[in-house]
Amino acid sequence: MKPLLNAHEFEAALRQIGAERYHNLHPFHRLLHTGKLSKSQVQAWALNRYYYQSMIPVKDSIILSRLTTPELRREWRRRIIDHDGDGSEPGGIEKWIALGRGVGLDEAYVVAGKGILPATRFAVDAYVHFVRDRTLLEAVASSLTELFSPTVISERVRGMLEHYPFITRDTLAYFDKRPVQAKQDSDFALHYCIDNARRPEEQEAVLNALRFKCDVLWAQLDALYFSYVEPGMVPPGAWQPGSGLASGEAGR
Ligand SMILES: O=C(O)c1cc(C(=O)O)c2c(n1)C(=O)C(=O)c1cc(C(=O)O)[nH]c1-2
Repeated sequence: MKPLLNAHEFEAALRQIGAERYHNLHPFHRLLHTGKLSKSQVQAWALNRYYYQSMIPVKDSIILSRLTTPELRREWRRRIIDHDGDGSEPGGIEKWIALGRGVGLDEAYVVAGKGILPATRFAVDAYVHFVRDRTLLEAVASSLTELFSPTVISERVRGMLEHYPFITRDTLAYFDKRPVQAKQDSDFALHYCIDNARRPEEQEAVLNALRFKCDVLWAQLDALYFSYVEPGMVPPGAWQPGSGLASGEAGR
């Protein structure tokens, strides 16, 4: 039987998982952030990642429905507003659509989600099902990858602005607010997990939920790499470079 970790040890174990498994380490991100991808490959990333973005408020709505106090629901509701907007300011989903347009994709094509890779759909749907089917503690814990996202986001924004002539600050506006939102969200989730994982097996379940979520992120980048970098095996029905582009945009 594993011993119960104190709060400090437990947090260190969570951060160790990020250090070993977070998607900043994935070869596709290395290429994206260092300017090694073609415009088509960046389009493939934007198109597929839209599906992740679009399902985040769905998974947060499931978690919201499982929370039993007004304080917890208030906290979690903010995540949904961050992505959906409140009717006055655009939310994250609208900004991701703008990112897709900014890299030359046709908006209707992006929103329809038809050309996404099967593995993107399977990974993202697995995340939604996870928060529905597992304990509330595991559902909350699965969002803890956001502990590590501020670093990868700043690296991405800096790298993409530096290396790709077709990328502007406006195109990447989605990321402007994310580091602050992610810190607020992950601070809350971390303290929730520390307070509510009181037995060794609950701590292990939290650690496994974070490992699972790292796999969800990693698998999406594996799919992009195999389909659009090498060996370049695009599954039937998935987006082909040069298609789904905004009018006036030449394929590259
Ligand atoms: O750009 C990134 O690398 C990145 C990573 C993650 C993450 O670690 O799950 C999220 C986001 N972005 C993000 O924008 C976002 O809204 C988000 C929500 C969640 C979540 O699990 O609830 N993760 C992430």
